[in-house]
Amino acid sequence: MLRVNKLSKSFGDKKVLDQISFEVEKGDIAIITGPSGVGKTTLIRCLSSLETYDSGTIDISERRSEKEHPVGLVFQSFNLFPHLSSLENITFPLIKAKGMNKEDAKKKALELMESLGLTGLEGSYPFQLSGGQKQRVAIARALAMDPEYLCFDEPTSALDSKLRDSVGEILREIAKKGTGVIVITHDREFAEKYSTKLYALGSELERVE
Ligand SMILES: Nc1ncnc2c1ncn2[C@@H]1O[C@H](COP(=O)(O)OP(=O)(O)OP(=O)(O)O)[C@@H](O)[C@H]1O
Repeated sequence: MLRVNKLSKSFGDKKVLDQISFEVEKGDIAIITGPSGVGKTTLIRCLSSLETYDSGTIDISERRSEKEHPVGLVFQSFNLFPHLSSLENITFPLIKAKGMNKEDAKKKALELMESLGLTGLEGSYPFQLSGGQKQRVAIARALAMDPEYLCFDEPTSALDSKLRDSVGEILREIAKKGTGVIVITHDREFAEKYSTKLYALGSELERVE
């Protein structure tokens, strides 16, 4: 379980997160909605160790290992390396950050690409991919790191309704395999359809269902 307890964060005088508490279990799809500027991105950046916080705790019980970053993040703008092919975007962190050998990294990346319907696009560069394809490469890259929990920043913002549902199905597949999924979105309809736990972030975080 990932347990966030009384997490607070300010930027200068501006308090962005004020004693936020919630829990996510592996297999959950926890979706957090809320108006612009309320701190959603800040919250998932704290969860994925990209941002420090001032007080409170983020605990992960039953961790598989003591690796440094058990919580991954799929960025809203995907943050793919523009000079690397799809395949290399996925293998690069495996080789550089995980120390995996090239052959094993390639095997793992190809399996993930196949599971996400990306076969045939191994040699394509980000500028040659559609928004949905870039997103799936970013998801494959994040999943390759075997996160115990995976956060998504506005995963439906650039997509039409058919692709929104395909992202929802991907989230369900990821959760079914035992990864805890945490999503922030403005898309209330998507949130209601795909969440197993739905929250609204305002001055407090409230459980909606
Ligand atoms: N690095 C930073 N330095 C200073 N202020 C920041 C920083 N990052 C975020 N903020 C401020 O914190 C507040 C919350 O930002 P955040 O991006 O977390 O909100 P959000 O709910 O994700 O908004 P949106 O839905 O528009 O993306 C905003 O007022 C923002 O300007």
